Amino acid sequence: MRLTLLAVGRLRRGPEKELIDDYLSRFAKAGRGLGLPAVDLVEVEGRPSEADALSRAIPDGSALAILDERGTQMTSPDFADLLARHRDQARDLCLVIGGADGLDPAIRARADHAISFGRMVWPHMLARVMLAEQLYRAASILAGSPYHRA
Ligand SMILES: C[S@@+](CC[C@H](N)C(=O)[O-])C[C@H]1O[C@@H](n2cnc3c(N)ncnc32)[C@H](O)[C@@H]1O
Repeated sequence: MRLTLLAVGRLRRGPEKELIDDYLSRFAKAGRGLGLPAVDLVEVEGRPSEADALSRAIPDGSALAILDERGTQMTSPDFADLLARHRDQARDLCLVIGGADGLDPAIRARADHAISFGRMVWPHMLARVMLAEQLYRAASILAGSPYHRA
């Protein structure tokens, strides 16, 4: 299984990048014993067309999960199950976060899953931090570690 986090724009040094790097490296460590791969972070430039850049960067054969406020509001254990299902079926998964204009309808139309962090719209960088944290939380849930307490 390959796990890709695809996002528009290059992340510069700063508190969001530190958090994302920290959660993704924790995820990589926790995932090792669970058969989950490290996340491959792919950043694309949105010019001239965000939709084209994203479409080209989605790995062939990957299931596509878009992050979208209109999507399904999942619990953290639901998200952990989604990852575990893809792992167990050896199916690649690509998680996509849109840029300032959101995700193009063509990308929405081909999504296998649409995941919402609530009905409010979050800034791109916060959505990235939240997704990185949820990946680590999902690995902790699958590992039965006490990080997730609900
Ligand atoms: C600044 S938002 C884009 C807002 C855009 N104006 C729109 O209306 O779709 C950037 C990206 O963050 C992600 N995002 C923002 N809020 C979200 C939410 N509540 N749930 C899931 N993803 C979200 C989405 O991938 C979105 O494309």
